[in-house]
Amino acid sequence: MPNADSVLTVAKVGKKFGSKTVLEDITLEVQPGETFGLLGPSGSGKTTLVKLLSGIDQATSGQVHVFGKLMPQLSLMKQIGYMAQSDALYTELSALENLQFFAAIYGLKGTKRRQRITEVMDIVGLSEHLHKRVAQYSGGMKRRLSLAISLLHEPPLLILDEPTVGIDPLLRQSIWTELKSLNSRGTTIVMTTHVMDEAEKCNRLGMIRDGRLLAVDTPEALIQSASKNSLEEAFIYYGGGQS
Ligand SMILES: Nc1ncnc2c1ncn2[C@@H]1O[C@H](COP(=O)(O)OP(=O)(O)OP(=O)(O)O)[C@@H](O)[C@H]1O
Repeated sequence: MPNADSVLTVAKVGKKFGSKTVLEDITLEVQPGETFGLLGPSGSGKTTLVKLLSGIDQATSGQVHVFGKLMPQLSLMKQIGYMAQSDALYTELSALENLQFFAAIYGLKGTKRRQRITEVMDIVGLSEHLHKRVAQYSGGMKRRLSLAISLLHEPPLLILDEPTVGIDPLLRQSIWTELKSLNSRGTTIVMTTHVMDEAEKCNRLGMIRDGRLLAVDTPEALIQSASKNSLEEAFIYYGGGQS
């Protein structure tokens, strides 16, 4: 049974693609209001894991529960904001039309819809580009629009796959300010990242290598238990040869 206090409970989860094992024996809990980071080398399984957490894909073995419900679960869609690594946007439409489309899926209507669209575009610094076609957006702008869409319906759980890749440092800082503010108001955040200063902002981190969760702890405790001086060194220790 999932822990009633947890937002997310992952129990002995495995994932195979054909005969290839990509995740093995992952057990993890995320508590309400946490910012939880998944850190690991390229190809270690982070994206695969967050897809299982958001219900986009299904585990081969074990169970994922979100808000006490077994995933995947369509009824939880309104409670999860998911930002994928590759942008799922309609490039022939304007940003506004994209936002209106996703708002409709989440059941946002009328004034509330207009208000949320204004708010999320402000958060990601794209207010001036609301009417531009997404085909004319840069890569970073598309990432920001994807983030805005994941925030539209004010979900209590945000699952973000490398949310700030391709976003300049200044805007990244303002997005983090917003994420921390959402977090302080109770939003639980799970994200994958390669960026060390972002990982340090997480309350806890899970270190993944070759589809296995090697360690889960606060950034400080991970640095200490690897007997290193920085998170970067600890990451190399957990992600590489452990020497
Ligand atoms: N649909 C799929 N079919 C077969 N193999 C897959 C599939 N999706 C992912 N994989 C494999 O699973 C492994 C883990 O991939 P995943 O994208 O989860 O890693 P990641 O840690 O997110 O990497 P990155 O940091 O580069 O995004 C890789 O070896 C990848 O090739």
